[in-house]
Amino acid sequence: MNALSVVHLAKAFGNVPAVVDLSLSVAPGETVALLGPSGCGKSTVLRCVAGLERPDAGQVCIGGRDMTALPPEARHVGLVFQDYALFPHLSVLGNVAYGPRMRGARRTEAEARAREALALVGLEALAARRTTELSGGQAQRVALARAVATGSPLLLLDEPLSNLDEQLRARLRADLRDLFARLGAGVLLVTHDQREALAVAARVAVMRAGRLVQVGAAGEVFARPATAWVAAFLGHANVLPGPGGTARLIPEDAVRLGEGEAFPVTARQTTDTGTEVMVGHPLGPLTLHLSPREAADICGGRLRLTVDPARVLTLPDDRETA
Ligand SMILES: Nc1ncnc2c1ncn2[C@@H]1O[C@H](COP(=O)(O)OP(=O)(O)OP(=O)(O)O)[C@@H](O)[C@H]1O
Repeated sequence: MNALSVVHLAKAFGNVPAVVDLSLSVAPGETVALLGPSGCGKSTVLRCVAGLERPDAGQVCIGGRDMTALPPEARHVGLVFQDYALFPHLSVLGNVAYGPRMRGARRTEAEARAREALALVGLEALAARRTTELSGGQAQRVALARAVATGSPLLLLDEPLSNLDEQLRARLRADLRDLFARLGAGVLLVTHDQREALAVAARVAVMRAGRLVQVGAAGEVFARPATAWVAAFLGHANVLPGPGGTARLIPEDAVRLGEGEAFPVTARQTTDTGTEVMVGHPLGPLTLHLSPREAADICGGRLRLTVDPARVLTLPDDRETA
């Protein structure tokens, strides 16, 4: 039985179709990332699942039960939203114990569950602290612990690592993956950050303008994007226009440096990890990230390279539509 099944979900705001005929499921113990650019409808899906928004059509089943008509409090899901409102008048422990208390747990039992959840996010030492005295990263982890402590079979996370600096995000990404692996709950995670999705989720669902455009294993979707738009959105640097409405995706590992013909370097820019260059190639202008050693191979404004044709993917070019 799925932790979550969303079937033919639709939601419009006036004449803005925010979600269009979307179906998606999350198995128990599985983490699925709903990934897409700003405004594509990710949060609306999550809000419909949580019961905070009423869908125009479709069905939301949680743990096998049709919850479409039920209010949020009857759905028993753990929520972590961008604006993870913590109760300022309660301690960290009080915030995390609140969910179990509301579901009828005795105080000692609720606090034991809360301590367990705080230990999972590494904050047991801050149990007595007021939530107004936390850093952004700590507050975010309290919000996570609060969702975990509900013991819900389904966790919904909307950009749980936004508002944090890059270093902390990177650390928490790894923490989240471990945490989810231990929980056994289904997790639906909304993000516009493809690295976050790939790092945390086993499966990703890519959304564009209210619709799912590709669903699959995270590594597989990245290695084999269904269309040029998906490839570019996932951060592939070389998605070049091809003949007859197609595009060519040249993955980084298709390019071998230091061998073959020398092509002209047409632009060059220093980045934090090395050098980014544009190379004039018969397939089109290639953008390449070079290590300092590779950059030293640029000779007379030219760089020797080969492109393995077997690794070049031809995709439908859908970048202009929708
Ligand atoms: N309450 C609302 N009233 C009117 N329009 C809304 C409302 N909520 C969302 N929308 C519109 O619906 C579309 C989808 O919004 P949604 O917040 O679901 O996108 P998102 O992918 O989560 O974006 P972001 O990554 O920026 O949070 C957008 O065009 C948005 O402007």
